[in-house]
Amino acid sequence: MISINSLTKRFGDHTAVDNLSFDVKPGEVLGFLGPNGAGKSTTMKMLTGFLTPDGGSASVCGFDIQRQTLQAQQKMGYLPEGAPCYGDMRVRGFLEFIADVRGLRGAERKRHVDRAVEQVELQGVLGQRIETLSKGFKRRVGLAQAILHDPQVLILDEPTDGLDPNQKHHVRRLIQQLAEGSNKMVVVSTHILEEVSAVCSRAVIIGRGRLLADGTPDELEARSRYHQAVTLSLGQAVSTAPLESLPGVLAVESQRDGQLLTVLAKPGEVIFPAVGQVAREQQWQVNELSVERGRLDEVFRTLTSGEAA
Ligand SMILES: Nc1ncnc2c1ncn2[C@@H]1O[C@H](COP(=O)(O)OP(=O)(O)OP(=O)(O)O)[C@@H](O)[C@H]1O
Repeated sequence: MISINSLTKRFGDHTAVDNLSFDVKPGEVLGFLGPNGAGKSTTMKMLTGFLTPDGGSASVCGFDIQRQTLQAQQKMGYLPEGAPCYGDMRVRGFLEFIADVRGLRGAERKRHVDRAVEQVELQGVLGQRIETLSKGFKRRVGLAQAILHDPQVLILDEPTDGLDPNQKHHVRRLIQQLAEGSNKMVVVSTHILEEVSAVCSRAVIIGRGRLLADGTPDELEARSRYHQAVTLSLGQAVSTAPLESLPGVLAVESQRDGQLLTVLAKPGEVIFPAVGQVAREQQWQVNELSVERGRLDEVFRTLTSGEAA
């Protein structure tokens, strides 16, 4: 288990992480979200032992990161933001060096390096110097070093930043596979909200270093004003009055000159059947009728508006 208790970090008079607490349980992939400057990287640096907190504590698999730093770090793989250093090393040499640092020797070292290379598809660039790689490949080298010793806990700071769509998809699948059917824990910071729905079992949203929300993607989507909203794509422009007078309807948003309607539900109301009935009664030509789970981007914006540092 990862346990973060009242973690606090100040830079001068600026409080970057403010009394932050949350846990991550075995098998969970936690999405760690927040606007630029919210304190995500600072939290991850404290959690991995690279930055000393001004207050609070964090532990990983029972090891306190400040008092039992090495034991805690042995349990973790960490992909920091940006690219790996050691730019003049070649990819294979760099990964072998990391394997040495992780205490892997001989056949075991080779097996771990080969597995990581295969998992993030680095076979084509093993002999290349890191500084000559593209941004996406540098990111993949960083990911390979993080997963090299097959750690129980992975801390990934924007792992898909700079990757092309195919690689983004590949890395998301990799993250899911790492957590699936195992007791591993993954914390992944991201700005890409679709990534949260795609890979995370839970999400924590922070702003100005403080916790703003903690829940499953479904729970967070249920906080959206578009939760249970019904969208109608119509063959003609219509009057929205019959929809607005339905008891469970909060509002109707109209686009494309009244041919695309989004009917918002009051909290806790299910309006899909009633909206369908109005469409039939009014004999509207309905091309598409769909219900929304909610919009994570809108929840994120509502929670964090005015929270950017
Ligand atoms: N070494 C430092 N010295 C002074 N201020 C810092 C330092 N590191 C971070 N900060 C400040 O702390 C705040 C949090 O920064 P942090 O990098 O943790 O945010 P973040 O959520 O990771 O942002 P982003 O999404 O842009 O990566 C910012 O205001 C940043 O300027």
